[in-house]
Amino acid sequence: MTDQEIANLLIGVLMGGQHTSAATSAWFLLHLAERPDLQDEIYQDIVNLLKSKGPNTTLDDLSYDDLSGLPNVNNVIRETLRLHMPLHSIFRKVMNPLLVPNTNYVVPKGHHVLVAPGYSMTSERWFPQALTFNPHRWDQPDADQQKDDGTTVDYGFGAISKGVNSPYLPFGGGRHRCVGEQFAYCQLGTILTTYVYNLKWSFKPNGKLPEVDYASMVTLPMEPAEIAWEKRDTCSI
Ligand code: HEM
Repeated sequence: MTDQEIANLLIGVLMGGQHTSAATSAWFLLHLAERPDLQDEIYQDIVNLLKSKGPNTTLDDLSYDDLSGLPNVNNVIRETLRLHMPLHSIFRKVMNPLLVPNTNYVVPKGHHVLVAPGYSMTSERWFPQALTFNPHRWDQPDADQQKDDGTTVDYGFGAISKGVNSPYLPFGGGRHRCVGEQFAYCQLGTILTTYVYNLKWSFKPNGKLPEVDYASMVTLPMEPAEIAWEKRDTCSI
C-alpha cells in the first residue's frame, strides 16, 4: 500500500468513525434535554440491570453484551439516527448505464448519483409523526417496515443485511455499507449510559432544540446548543 492510500484510509476511518458518533451524541443529548421522562426510563433500566448482576456492581462492570439489555438506550440511538443521519448524502459512481426505474431516463456510465436516505427516514409514508422524536416507535422491531428478504452477507466485519430497500438506512447499504455500525452502537451506548447514570440535564431558560446545520460535513446542531447539568445521587464523575 502507498503512503497516500494509507493516509486516505485513515482519513476515512477517523472521519467516518469520529465525527459521526460525536454528532449523534450531541443530538441525543439535545433531544433528551426536552425529555426528562426518557432520561428517567433509561436511568431505571440501568439501575435494574446493575441490580440483576449482583451487589456492588458498577457501570465499569458492564460488558458489550449488557448493552443489549438496555433497549431504551438502543432505541434512543436508533431514533436519533433516523432524524439526524450524520452523513446526509451517499454517492455512487455509475459503472454501467443505469435505467431509472419506471422512466425512460438513463444515467450514463461514469456519472455520479447521490442518495439522501434522510428523505424516507423523515417521511410520514414510513414513519407516522415523522418529525417527532419518539424512541418508543422502535419498541416494535419492524418499525422501519423493512422490506428485506432476510439474506445477509459478510464482507469481513460480521454478517449484515444485504437489503437496501428499507426506508431506514443511516449506515448506507450495499457493498460500501458502514463497517462501523456495531462499534458505533457500542460507543454511543456507553456514552449515553454514562451520561444518564451520572447526570440529569435540560435546556437553560429560553433554550430550545437547535436547528440543523446542513452546511457542515456531518449534520451538526447550529449554535447555541447549550444544556444545564445536575448531578444524580449516583454521580461518580
Ligand atoms: C453513528 C455512527 C455512524 C454512522 C451513522 C455511519 C454512517 C456511514 C455511512 C452512511 C457510510 C456510507 C455507506 C455507503 O456509502 O453506502 C459509512 C461508511 C463507512 N463507515 Fe460509518 N458510520 C458511523 C460510524 C462509523 C464508525 C464508528 C466507523 C469505524 C470505526 C465507521 C467506518 C466506516 C467506513 C470505513 C466506511 C466506508 C465503507 C466502505 O466504503 O466500504 N463508521 N458510514
